[in-house]
Amino acid sequence: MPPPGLAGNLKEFEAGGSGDWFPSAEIRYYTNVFVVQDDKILLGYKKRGLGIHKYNGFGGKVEPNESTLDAALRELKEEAGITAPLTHAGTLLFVVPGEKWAHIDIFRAEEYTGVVTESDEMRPKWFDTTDIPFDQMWDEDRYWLPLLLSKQSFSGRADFEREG
Ligand SMILES: Nc1nc2c([nH]c(=O)n2[C@H]2C[C@H](O)[C@@H](COP(=O)(O)OP(=O)(O)OP(=O)(O)O)O2)c(=O)[nH]1
Repeated sequence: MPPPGLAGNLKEFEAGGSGDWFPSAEIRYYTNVFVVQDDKILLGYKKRGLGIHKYNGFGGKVEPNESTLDAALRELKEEAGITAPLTHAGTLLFVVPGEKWAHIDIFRAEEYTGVVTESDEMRPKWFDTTDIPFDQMWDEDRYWLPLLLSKQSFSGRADFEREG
């Protein structure tokens, strides 16, 4: 399956990739939710697991037989203690050699219900949208988070080299 949102001649991709692209692999599905209110954005400091010690939206793996939207709502509740009407903002594909590809559906919310609460996994914190801590986030977030903030739909792919 070609990466969603990437139109055009995908013959190379369907053939398994070549040249500078890593070959295709099994895909794992994730979600990520950003709550934006006026000039503030809610991020979570990841306390354990993938992306530890980085700020990110709230999210995780989509479980079998669960829709992406249901997974996003579940993770937002588990990790930040809140519920929110979600709008799909964009889709990203992250590729690391030797690992399953990560397909991430990103959602935006402009209101929420409940009380923002720290969880075992995330410590929530509000930031000014003009002062987002990109140096403490995943490297490529700086490219697409501005699109989420300006409500422009996006799709993209990032190829990482293995750390070290
Ligand atoms: N912003 C951003 N988020 C990313 C990147 N790569 C990546 O996996 N993520 C997100 C997707 C998920 O929201 C989160 C990783 O999910 P997770 O491993 O914590 O999943 P989980 O909560 O189901 O984990 P667990 O309960 O099994 O520990 O990190 C990236 O490059 N940028």
